[in-house]
Amino acid sequence: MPQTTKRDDRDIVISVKGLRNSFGDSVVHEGLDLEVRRGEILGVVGGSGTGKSVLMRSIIGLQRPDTGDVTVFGESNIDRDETEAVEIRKRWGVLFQGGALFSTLTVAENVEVPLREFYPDLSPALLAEIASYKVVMTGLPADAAPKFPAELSGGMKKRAGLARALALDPELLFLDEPTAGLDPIGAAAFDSLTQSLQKTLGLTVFLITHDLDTLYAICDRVAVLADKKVIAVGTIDELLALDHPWIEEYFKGPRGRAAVATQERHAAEQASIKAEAR
Ligand SMILES: Nc1ncnc2c1ncn2[C@@H]1O[C@H](COP(=O)(O)OP(=O)(O)OP(=O)(O)O)[C@@H](O)[C@H]1O
Repeated sequence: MPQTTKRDDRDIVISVKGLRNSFGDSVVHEGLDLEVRRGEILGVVGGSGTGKSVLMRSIIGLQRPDTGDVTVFGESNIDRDETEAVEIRKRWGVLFQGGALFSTLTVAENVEVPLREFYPDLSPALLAEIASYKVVMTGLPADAAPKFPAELSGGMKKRAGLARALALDPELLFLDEPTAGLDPIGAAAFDSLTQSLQKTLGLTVFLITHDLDTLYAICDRVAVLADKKVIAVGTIDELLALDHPWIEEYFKGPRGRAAVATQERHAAEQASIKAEAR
């Protein structure tokens, strides 16, 4: 795997080494290595079933690997006791595929779930105040807080899931296909939200996506999963320079070209807005 200059260990928020995961006879990962740097948005791509979600689950401790080491915030997942595990879990937030909201709870109550879990002594008034702050922070109208997930559009559900992921003021955010199922305008709006939250809150973001527009618009680097491992990590330009057939096909196929065109159009619009403002 191409690696650029050596970095200080404190810059590495997630380090995965020699990861192996299997289900019965089916080996999903073998010798997988990956590093995620502080403050970056790392896009994770790969064909369907290449193990992107399993990788995320291994990092957040929901999937016990056969072998390998996963270190988050410098703490290894091997022999981590429950107290340490809880302290580390507080420092990340996760938006699972599809939002994974509790359908019988309101948006605000969904956001309160991790707060209640990790801070059981918070008063109901403070819980409600934090929840409404998070709801508004993700661009939802304040009146979305008392609504149930079934009353929300797909895009609003994603934002509600994001509000829950941000409940504990995490440093690290995991997003599993956040724009899947959104129309292009909703997806672009969600990308902008992710990027502005990342900048404002100084987040590190691990972002699984099939959305080429998202990769071009907001990812600092992209990790490519294939052949049971991360075959390359870098900026899109660095990946294209590798001359790998899957990467070529992925980024230079019709959808890749459309994503580049969207990016160029967006850049031209931004330039003309800036020029008009002068
Ligand atoms: N709990 C499980 N039990 C058995 N097999 C599993 C389990 N979880 C995942 N798998 C298998 O592991 C492989 C990788 O799954 P994973 O969901 O990580 O893929 P993915 O890259 O995220 O796919 P997609 O892009 O379609 O979401 C798949 O073959 C899947 O069927």
